[in-house]
Amino acid sequence: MGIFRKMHGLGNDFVVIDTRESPVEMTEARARAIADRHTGIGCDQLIVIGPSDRADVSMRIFNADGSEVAACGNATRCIPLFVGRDVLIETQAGLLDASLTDTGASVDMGAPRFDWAAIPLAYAMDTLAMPASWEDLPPPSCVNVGNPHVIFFVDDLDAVDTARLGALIEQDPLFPERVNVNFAQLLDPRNIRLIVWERGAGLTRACGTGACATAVAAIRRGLATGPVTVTLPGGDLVIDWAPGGTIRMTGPATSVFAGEADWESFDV
Ligand SMILES: N[C@@H](CCC[C@H](N)C(=O)O)C(=O)O
Repeated sequence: MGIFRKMHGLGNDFVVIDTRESPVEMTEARARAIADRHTGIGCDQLIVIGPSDRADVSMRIFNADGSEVAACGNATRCIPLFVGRDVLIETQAGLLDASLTDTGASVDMGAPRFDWAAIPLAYAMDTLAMPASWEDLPPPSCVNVGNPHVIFFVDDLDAVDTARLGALIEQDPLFPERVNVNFAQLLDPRNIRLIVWERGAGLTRACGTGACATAVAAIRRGLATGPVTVTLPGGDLVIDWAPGGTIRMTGPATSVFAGEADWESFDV
């Protein structure tokens, strides 16, 4: 039997497993079974905390579809709460410094990348005003903040069929590693509304890396100035970035309950 903790950042929910004392083998199939909301524990992402030679802890991230990915902003804010102190976290996207705040955590998410090959895209193009679009959506921007994001700035977010278009664009061959799809409405230079269709998880109540990528794209386009408050269905994140620098993300993190599970029972 193994212990897990159910946590969330603005309703983007996680099953967090600590493997520092006793290793747990994690496969794509097992992660998918644990994340299943009908037959498993249920979560948007499964988070595996482990030991690290380079940081206080390491963090692996599995989407609800079982795919392992490099970055998750909301889960990163949950780690200092889980560990009980400020932590340096080793991820596939680099070392991330996360500090506790009164309501959650503040994290240095590293520097964004804009080169088409780093997103990655299937072929070379400008990633700020992309010569590409889907149906009535305006030409988007792309940013990699440890994971790939495409961002559409729309006039009326409520008029966008985010579920249908998100699912379509996530799988477009332009994105060889698939993509997280952000639909954003600029309210003023300091405030953005955002809905995210996450790669491997679908519509979530919040996406921390989506908020980072969207704020960065808005600042690069000259539409916004940091710090930017990004309002998602689950609540607000504050994102600060200036060209040439790293991204600071600040927002809530919540621990809901602890549970016990037999990990082998999820193997089918
Ligand atoms: N919920 C996350 C992002 C999780 C990973 C993403 N779906 C991907 O596939 O890259 C966040 O808060 O950033």
